Amino acid sequence: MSVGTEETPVRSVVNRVGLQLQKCLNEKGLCLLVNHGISDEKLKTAWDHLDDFVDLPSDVREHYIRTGDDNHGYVRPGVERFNGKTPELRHAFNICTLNAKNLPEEPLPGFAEHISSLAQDFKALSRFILQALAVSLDIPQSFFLEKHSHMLSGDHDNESTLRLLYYPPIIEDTDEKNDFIKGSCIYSYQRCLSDKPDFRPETNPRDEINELDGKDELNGTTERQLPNGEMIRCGAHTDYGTFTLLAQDSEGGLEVKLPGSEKWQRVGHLPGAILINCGEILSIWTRERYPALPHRVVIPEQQHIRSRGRHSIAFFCHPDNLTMISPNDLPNNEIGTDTVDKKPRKKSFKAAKENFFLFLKSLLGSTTHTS
Ligand SMILES: O=C(O)CCC(=O)C(=O)O
Ligand SMILES: [Fe+2]
Repeated sequence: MSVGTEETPVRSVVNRVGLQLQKCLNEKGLCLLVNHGISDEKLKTAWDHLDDFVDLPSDVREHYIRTGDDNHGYVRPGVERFNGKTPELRHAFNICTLNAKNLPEEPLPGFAEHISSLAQDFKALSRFILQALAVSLDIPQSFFLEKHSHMLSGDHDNESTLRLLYYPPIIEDTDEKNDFIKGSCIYSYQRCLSDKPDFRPETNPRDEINELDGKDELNGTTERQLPNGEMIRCGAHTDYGTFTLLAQDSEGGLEVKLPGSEKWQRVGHLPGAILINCGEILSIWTRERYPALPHRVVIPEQQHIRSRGRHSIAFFCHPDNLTMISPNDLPNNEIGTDTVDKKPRKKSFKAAKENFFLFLKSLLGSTTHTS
């Protein structure tokens, strides 16, 4: 889908994108955006900066670590645990404000300017999507925009976050155990390897395991028992916010469960595309017309692939904290009769709501998961 990101977008473009979003998000819970205005080069440069950050001595990285204050800052591998037990093997740098707060400008000149500018781009793209979403739901174009007016303002009134992610290579090294949690592991700093679309067949050697996954909706078998212990890249979950914009390098590993399906399916790689997936809040707001999408990042089956690192960038778009989320805000009409989803939704409205309250709770107390 092709989008434009001017501050006051042309109504006909908003309408057209709204129609496409309506179909994709209702049927699939996700959509791939192209011509979105954020260049591939800019994304790759952000990953270069992240690689340089990960390469800093750990005592320097410590200066930028996320404090309990808000979600802003660096998160070491092994700190977050989606399923409450298995450590996630990824470095995350969360940006919650455009004020370049506590960014590693001194050890890494250019980091703050580039990443803040990228965060601004993702915010602009989100503002466009919010308008297209409103149009797609037959409500005034500014409806969602007004409820997301504090994104990245730094005033703690909105949880929207740009997150730079690096998943280190998984090296099976029985002699010299890599202890990821303590941070001593071999990193690879390759950039995007391929500029070619890669939509591998939907079946993969994991499928037999996938069938079993259905028993436990969100705790899929993402973990792998390796000589280093049990590991995952990113456990199965749905995002909490309105929607998430996700850019990935060409390493793959992202899998989703489409609405009404129990099977994990690969997303594949379309160079330069940004994936949008619905979060819990949008699902609640729309009475699951736009369902939250379960997803995870698996450790690749093939040893030579998992021995490379993987990069992604996620922008979690959240409403302002004081927003009342009520499905009654939206007209209770079905989406165009030809696109009405007849399949049973796996996740109930009640479950989505419970997850959201868990998220709120996690913001108030200590948390193992913050997207
Ligand atoms: O890295 C990815 O591709 C996905 C990350 C993700 O889903 C999350 O952080 O919520
Ligand atoms: Fe996610």
